[in-house]
Amino acid sequence: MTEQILQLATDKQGDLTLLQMTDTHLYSEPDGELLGVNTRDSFLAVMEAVLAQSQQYQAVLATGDISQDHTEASYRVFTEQAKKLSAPCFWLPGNHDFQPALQTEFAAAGISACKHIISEYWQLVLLDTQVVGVPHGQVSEQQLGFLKRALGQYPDKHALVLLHHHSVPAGCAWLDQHSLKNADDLFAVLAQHDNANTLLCGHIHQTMDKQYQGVRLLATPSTCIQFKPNSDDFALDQQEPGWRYLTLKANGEVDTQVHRLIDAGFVPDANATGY
Ligand SMILES: Nc1ncnc2c1ncn2[C@@H]1O[C@@H]2COP(=O)(O)O[C@H]2[C@H]1O
Ligand SMILES: [Fe+2]
Repeated sequence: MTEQILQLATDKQGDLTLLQMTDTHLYSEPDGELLGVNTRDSFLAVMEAVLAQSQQYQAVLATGDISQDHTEASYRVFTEQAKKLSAPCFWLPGNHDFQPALQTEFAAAGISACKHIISEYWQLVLLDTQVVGVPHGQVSEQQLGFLKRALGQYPDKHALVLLHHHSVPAGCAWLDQHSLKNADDLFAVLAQHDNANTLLCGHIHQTMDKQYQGVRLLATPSTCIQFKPNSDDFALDQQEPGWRYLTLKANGEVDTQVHRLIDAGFVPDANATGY
């Protein structure tokens, strides 16, 4: 099987710059709320902040849980906003996504379904780790094969591998039961390819930046509610919605920053016990 490969130009410095927005949890209804936060309003506020920034990005990455209610209309909320961004958008599914509706709406908006993107010094591989109907993730044999082929095909390019689920414990027991179940299989593939040095995910609604088996693991706040770090029981954080910029440098280094809204008031119900 041959997968589609899309090519992106670098900027003048030879860098590939990216914007990641994750876990938007959108509803078809304008008043849809997740634990006291209107997810459409928080996403629109993030979009407004991004559009007001002068930051450059050559691709936008949506790393799953785009919808909370499985409707085509909820995905349309995302695509209507993505049109305003100055770069092409790419996506992968999260545990909450309903891929038939996601694919229909994103294709209708002209958003590529391509999962393998190459640039002069880097390649991006977007994995589907969804196990339909449950919150945890799994990399299928088919997806592992795709990753192996991609890494083997371009051994001279550094690789950023994207997936929804976190592959090592985040430090929240309630959330860590919903991680990537066969992370060892993923790390075994990465270990065979020394060009694969960074994993980028969503799902944990908090920032992560740690090293594991020679791989840098990054996770990014949601554009809606935030989970409280280092809490064994379900707990929400009072931090504001966020997003991430990445600069993939020719030498393999990744410069990255998380941004958050400031005093925007998207604070969830402190007494919520789950959803
Ligand atoms: N109280 C809870 N205990 C365990 N899991 C939960 C709880 N509340 C929600 N979840 C699940 O944990 C998931 C973590 O992030 P998601 O947005 O993928 O969706 C969440 C739910 O599926
Ligand atoms: Fe998730």
